[in-house]
This record gives sequence, structure tokens and C-alpha cells, in this order.
Amino acid sequence: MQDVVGRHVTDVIENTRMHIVARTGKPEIADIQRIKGQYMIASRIPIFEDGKLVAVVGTVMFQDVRQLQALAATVDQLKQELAYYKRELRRKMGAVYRFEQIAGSSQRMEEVKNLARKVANSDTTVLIIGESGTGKELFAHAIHAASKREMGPFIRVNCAAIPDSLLESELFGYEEGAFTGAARKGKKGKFELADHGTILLDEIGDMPLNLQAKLLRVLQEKEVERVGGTRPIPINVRVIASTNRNLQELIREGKFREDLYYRLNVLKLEIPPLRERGEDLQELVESLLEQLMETTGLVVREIHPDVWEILRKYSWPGNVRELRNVLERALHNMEGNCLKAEHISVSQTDMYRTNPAAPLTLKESLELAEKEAIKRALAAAGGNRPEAARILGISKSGLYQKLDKYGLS
Ligand SMILES: Nc1ncnc2c1ncn2[C@@H]1O[C@H](COP(=O)(O)OP(=O)(O)OP(=O)(O)O)[C@@H](O)[C@H]1O
Repeated sequence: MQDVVGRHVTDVIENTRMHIVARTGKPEIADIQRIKGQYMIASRIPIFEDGKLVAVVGTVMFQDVRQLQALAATVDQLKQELAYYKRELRRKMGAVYRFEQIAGSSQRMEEVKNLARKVANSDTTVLIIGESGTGKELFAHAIHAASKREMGPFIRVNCAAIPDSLLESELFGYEEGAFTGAARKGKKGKFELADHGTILLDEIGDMPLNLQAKLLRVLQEKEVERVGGTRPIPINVRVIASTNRNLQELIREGKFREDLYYRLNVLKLEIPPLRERGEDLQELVESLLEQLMETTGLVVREIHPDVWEILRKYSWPGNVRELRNVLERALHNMEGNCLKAEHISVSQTDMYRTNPAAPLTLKESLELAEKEAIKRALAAAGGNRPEAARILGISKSGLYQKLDKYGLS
């Protein structure tokens, strides 16, 4: 140490640039420097006092660049492992779909996907509306998976499937002894389970009014109170709500709270029905068949052109879910590896709704008219079938046969 004091740095350290930094005042971080035949990683940092450069500090981070290469290799491996665990965790947590898996490049779908992608990374509440089977849940998954909450839980609650009497405790949990006579232990609700993640409130339009009020408070206060509980529990949850019902109509009917609607409707995603995006059909069929071949082990090598004709003419009242079901049935009906028209079974009377101007055979026209007449009679009879048969002027058994034929039973 003694013998270096007072000597110029260039006499002491090989290939040094300390004196240059002392002149320029510009720090040099992680620079490669060759010393005694070895490459090292060095940083040179100028020190200022009252705006005046007074010293330069030099440090060697790696004595040998090979150490750095080893570190880089370790980081690479860790990154790969992390990606693997992220994938596994995501599968376990339930958010299995990503935007890339949402098939459909029609302009309308692209618009919806772009909007959803844009909003995914914020904590914005999203309201997804669209007919049943259009892919609302898929979008909710993809938004979660593209957000900074992706490592957190994704919890879905179907508000229509849970009896009203249980929904409150399902959503908000309950404290020990909350239910009289029951020695049940307390339980976390879905909101608590979704902490640091996303909750999907599916079929929100079916939530009873009293719970809508409680939900509104939860969204405003960002805390939940368990049934029978006395202390609020803070929660950090992103909310996505979805419905196939017309919420504005429900508001007019007094069945949905307007203030809750505005709380949820921060960003609205409208998923178009399949019949309005015929351009997506081919991409959807390919994507769904790929999934189905994987799950069923059956293989389609060829699709007969007649199949496309049927699929294009059909109006898809059940949207993509129905398309998936039709394809799955077709796959099981197939004998070889070629998908043919005879394997596809769709309701004949829903065939031409997509294009009312499409020419029909006489039989098809008659069937359409018959189906329409039956629907009207049933509506007029308030669902009473013998009465509907009387209106139609046919026997009860005749009506039952036709209900079966048209899938109306
Ligand atoms: N764009 C798409 N690409 C691939 N698969 C899709 C697409 N849209 C929907 N599906 C498939 O269709 C089925 C129904 O989708 P999903 O459950 O998301 O519909 P939904 O709108 O939430 O229906 P519901 O309102 O009845 O709950 C699922 O099997 C989903 O994988």
C-alpha cells in the first residue's frame, strides 16, 4: 500500500482509465479491463464535492470475465426455471387462457382483443358483455394472465349457479358460529381467496339486489366483511364482471342497481356473437379441432367442402361453445379421418337465420314457418303445451313430436 501512495495511477494499475474519469467526470460502469493477461469487469465512479470533482473510486466486480459468463449462464437457467414455474402456477391457479389462444382475426374481434390487451395491465374494473358461449370467460382469463397479477389467483364465481341464500357467504366468507346451530368453522370467501389476484363475477346480472348493495360497498371500500363478522378485512382484488343479460334493461326493471353498473362499467368489452363474424369461422374451427384432437385422441386430416357450407349457413345461437360441441360430436361420428357433412348435426331451423335472403327449399321454408307458429302459440299459451296444441289445431302428441324435432322441448 505504502509504495503506491503518491504515484500516478497509470504506474500502478495496468490499462487503467481512472485518470480519464478524473478528467471527464463521467462514470464508467462494468467496463472490461485487461490486467495481467486476464479480463476483469471494473467500474470507475467520480466523486463530487460541492460540484467539484475531488476523487475517483474504482472497483473490480469480477476478477475474471469467465465469472461473469458463469453468472449469465446461471441467470439464464433461472429465467427458464422461472418461466416453467410461472406456467405451472398459472395452470394451477386456473388462468389457462392467454390472448394468443383466443381465435378470431375479424376486425371486430381484433378491436376487442386490442382494447382488452391495453387495459389488462392496469387494475381497471372490466365489464364483459356478450351472448352465452361467445368467449367472455376466455377474455377474463387472458386479461388476468396479461396483468401484473398473473402470479396471483384467478377466482371465478358464477353468480347464477349458486343459490341466493349461499351466494353471500360464498363471496364474502363467514365467521365461526355465523350460522345458528351449526358448529361450522369460519371460511374465507371468494374475495379473500382472490387477494392479490383477479375475481371474475360471472353472470353478474343474476346477482340478487341485497348482494349488489354489499358488492358495491366492497368495491368502494376495498374491504370485505364476513357474514357474522365484525371487522372489515382489506382486500386487493381486480374485478372483472360478465353477463349475457342486458344490464340497462335490468336497471329499468329495478333488478340491477344503477350505481353498481357504473362502478363495474369502467371499461366495457363487447364480444360479438359468432353469426356476426363469419370470417372467424375457419380460424375457430382449426383452433377448436386442434384442442379436440388433443383431448379425444381422434385425428381429422381433411374437411370436406360441404362441411364448410353447413357451418357458414348456420346461425350459431349457442356461439363458439355450440361450435365446439358440434365439432366434438362430429369427431365421434367420423369413421375415417375425413370430416364430412353427414357428421355435422345442427338444428335445421336455425340454418338460415344468418342470411334471411338466402334461397330456401320449400321444405325448409315450411319448417321455418312451422317452428315460428309453434313458438308463437307457446308464448300465447304462457308455456302451457295442451293449450298451445289447441291454438295450433293439432293433437298434443303431434305438438310433442314437433317440439322434439325442432329442439324446442
Ligand atoms: N375465440 C375463441 N377461441 C377459441 N375458443 C373459444 C373462443 N371463444 C370461445 N371459445 C370456447 O368456447 C367455449 C365457451 O367460452 P366461454 O365459456 O368463455 O363463453 P362465455 O361467453 O363465458 O359463456 P357463458 O356466458 O355461457 O358463461 C369455451 O370452451 C371456450 O374455450
